[in-house]
Amino acid sequence: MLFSESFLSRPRRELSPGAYWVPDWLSAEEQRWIVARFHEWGAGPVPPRAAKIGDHEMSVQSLCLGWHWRPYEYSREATDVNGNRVLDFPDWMVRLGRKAIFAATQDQAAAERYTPDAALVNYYGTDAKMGMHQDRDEHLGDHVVSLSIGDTCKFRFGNTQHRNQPYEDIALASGDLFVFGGPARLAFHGVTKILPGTAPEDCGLGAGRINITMRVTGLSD
Ligand SMILES: O=C(O)CCC(=O)C(=O)O
Ligand SMILES: [Fe+2]
Repeated sequence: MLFSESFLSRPRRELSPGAYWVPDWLSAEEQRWIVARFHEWGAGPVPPRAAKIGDHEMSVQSLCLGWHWRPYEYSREATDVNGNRVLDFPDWMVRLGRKAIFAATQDQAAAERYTPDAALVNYYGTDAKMGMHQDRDEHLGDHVVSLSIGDTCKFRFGNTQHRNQPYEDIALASGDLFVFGGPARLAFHGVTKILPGTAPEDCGLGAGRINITMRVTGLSD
């Protein structure tokens, strides 16, 4: 719609100290470009897979860049998939991560310092979810940068103590940026629902949802 007022209802917001939501951060063109990269990564050395937590298969399909994540550690090789080394972390994604930190925090020094070295790329089909968890396999406390493309999801962002209330449910839509760090770095969070058919036509993804989280592992070879 021309001159839509939607930005008024979805302003940039700090949910709790250190947790920032920036709606409509990626343009449609940027989203389509990232979706094209997503398809290339999927044809790469390590195919997307549902990670196993004990005997339980997660409902999201995920692949990794830079470092491979499996519950609950990082390695260069995807030892629980096919043993291949994962793709390098792309330079453009470091630049995008820095832009994201600035957009969220307005802290130029923090943005310039930010050097993510691992990304988890998750694909959610319409029935996929992600249970409440902390991102705690990184050895440094740098921010996590999260990008969403495709169908809107219900994202639950909670507290650092446990999975239960208090938490807040927000609708993360295609193009939205979410950043958490500082006092919110170890907050429990999860995806409770995908809202099928909500992906905008011009985002490049017909169905389902892609989420990319960039992280700083603190690891070296
Ligand atoms: O899909 C999301 O928005 C969250 C993903 C997430 O929490 C994770 O990959 O650790
Ligand atoms: Fe997470």
